[in-house]
Amino acid sequence: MTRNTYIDLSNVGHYFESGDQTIHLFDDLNLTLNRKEVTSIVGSSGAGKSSLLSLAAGLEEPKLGTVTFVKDKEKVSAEDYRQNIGFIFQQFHLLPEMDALNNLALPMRLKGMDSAFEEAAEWLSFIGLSDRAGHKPSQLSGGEQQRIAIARAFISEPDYIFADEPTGNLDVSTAASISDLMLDCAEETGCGLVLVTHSRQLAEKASIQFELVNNRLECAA
Ligand SMILES: Nc1ncnc2c1ncn2[C@@H]1O[C@H](COP(=O)(O)OP(=O)(O)OP(=O)(O)O)[C@@H](O)[C@H]1O
Repeated sequence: MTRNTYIDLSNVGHYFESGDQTIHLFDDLNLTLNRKEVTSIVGSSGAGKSSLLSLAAGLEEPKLGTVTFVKDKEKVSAEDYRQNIGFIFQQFHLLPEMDALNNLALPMRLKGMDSAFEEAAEWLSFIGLSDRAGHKPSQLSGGEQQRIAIARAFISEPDYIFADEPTGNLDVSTAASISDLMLDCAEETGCGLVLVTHSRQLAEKASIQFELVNNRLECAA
């Protein structure tokens, strides 16, 4: 594979100091996330999955080792790289005062795009929620809110999307359709997708699977 755009974690070690306690997460961790790949990371609660996501997304710096961001073969800073990254969270995080269409259009409006509402309407149709365009999050089910949150993450065509427990608040059948939607969107757009999850069903849909166990990242498939 030609590696033009990727995130490389090399010999990464991370811990938190809280009072006289040290919370040791992992050491000597090596991981390369290539764009256009779907990667899953499972691990027990507290293993450090969300922390690893923050490091890979450049939101935090590791205590040891390096995280390198490469776009089109050029090394870029974490700050610049963050412009190319989207997030999906367990709690959806839609803006409660805005309807579905406005929630979806917002990232593009912030970028000053004239076609923001047109594209938002197209995405609403793609996720099967055109008839809910005028509904606020409180008028939508959890699954519907997460479909919108997924579309909102993909709509600005980032290089990577980091999804932290994206199906954690959903029942089994909604979780399955949400998982399929994320994977379809990733395939359609060529966006790299990094999933942190407790769900083995979701994790197993990824082409590259890891487990964070005993402070190390191990191949899970
Ligand atoms: N800013 C922080 N300061 C101190 N400790 C932290 C901080 N962030 C996380 N931790 C601790 O680091 C450990 C790993 O947390 P993290 O959220 O990364 O785990 P996780 O594997 O995602 O867990 P879960 O599956 O329960 O969400 C936990 O013990 C947590 O309390």
